[in-house]
Amino acid sequence: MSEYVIETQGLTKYFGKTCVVSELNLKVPKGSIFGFLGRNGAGKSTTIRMLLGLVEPSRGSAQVLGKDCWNLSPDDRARIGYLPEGHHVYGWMTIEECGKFQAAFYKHWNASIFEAVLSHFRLDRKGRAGNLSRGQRAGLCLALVLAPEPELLILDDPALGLDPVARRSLIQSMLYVTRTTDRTILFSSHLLSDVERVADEIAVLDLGTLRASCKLETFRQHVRQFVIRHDGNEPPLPDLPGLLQTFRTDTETSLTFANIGPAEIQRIQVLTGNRIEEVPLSLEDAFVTYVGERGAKSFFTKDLEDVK
Ligand SMILES: Nc1ncnc2c1ncn2[C@@H]1O[C@H](COP(=O)(O)OP(=O)(O)OP(=O)(O)O)[C@@H](O)[C@H]1O
Repeated sequence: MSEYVIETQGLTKYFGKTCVVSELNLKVPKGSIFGFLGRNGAGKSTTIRMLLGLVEPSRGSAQVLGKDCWNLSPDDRARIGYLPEGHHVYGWMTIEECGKFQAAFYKHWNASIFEAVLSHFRLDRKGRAGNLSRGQRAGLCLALVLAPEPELLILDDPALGLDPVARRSLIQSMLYVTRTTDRTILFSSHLLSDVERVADEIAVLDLGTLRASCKLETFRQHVRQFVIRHDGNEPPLPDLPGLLQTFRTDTETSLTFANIGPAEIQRIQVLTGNRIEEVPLSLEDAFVTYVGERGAKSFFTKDLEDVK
């Protein structure tokens, strides 16, 4: 099999006349924890559903575990664990019964993983699934999806509704799964501090278009913020290439760039008399600026898409 567990070529989806996923070329390396990022409505769930053969692509193709996503056999599907948004459960079953019911669908079922995740989330095996809180339901669903030990885990917004402790359990489970075996996780999330803790690769989808797909570190190295301190007389700044955002106060101007080079930094240093200082950006700050309101979108595609 290729070094990628997921590969898409020009994957596109229209709902009616609206294009919600456009010409997506995605590569998810085997063994990675891959964060799939994008604002609400960016097209993440639709992409995930196409990868699982649940929604038919309008154009393009995708291979999952080396197989065409639209023709996955039951055996192929058994190698993929999918945690959909919403965390649906059969409410009338006890947690124990949910486990037995799910286990019957799989050749392989690791009961100790199931138990360990339930314990992490402090779930009472005799309790009814229908009585669980949103976060507890997410824990049960996670236990159900991890126990078959799938080669590829696809988690659609798994942290939604989880408290900080439960989110940490989720992260630990994700790390455990990929650290002990050659397994891959693709997950979507809006909680970028979690993504920062766990992901080694990310893709950024914006209005259905891939704006970046690279190592987490690469993304952070390419989106940088500088602060210029001044005494109220703001230094003149020419049109700077890659400038994503400017924020001014009476004594500071902060500039955020994508792909700024050493020559441009030196130019600003000269213009500002060296009163420039780089400030570290969290993934959340970098992401918000990157997919923010500034219009020059073609610039992003050109410079950060498929950076490896
Ligand atoms: N079955 C459908 N019919 C019509 N439009 C749809 C359908 N499913 C999704 N959409 C639209 O496609 C766009 C992308 O939706 P999608 O659920 O893929 O986004 P998302 O990135 O997962 O968003 P979120 O982060 O809010 O979950 C949205 O504008 C949504 O309204």
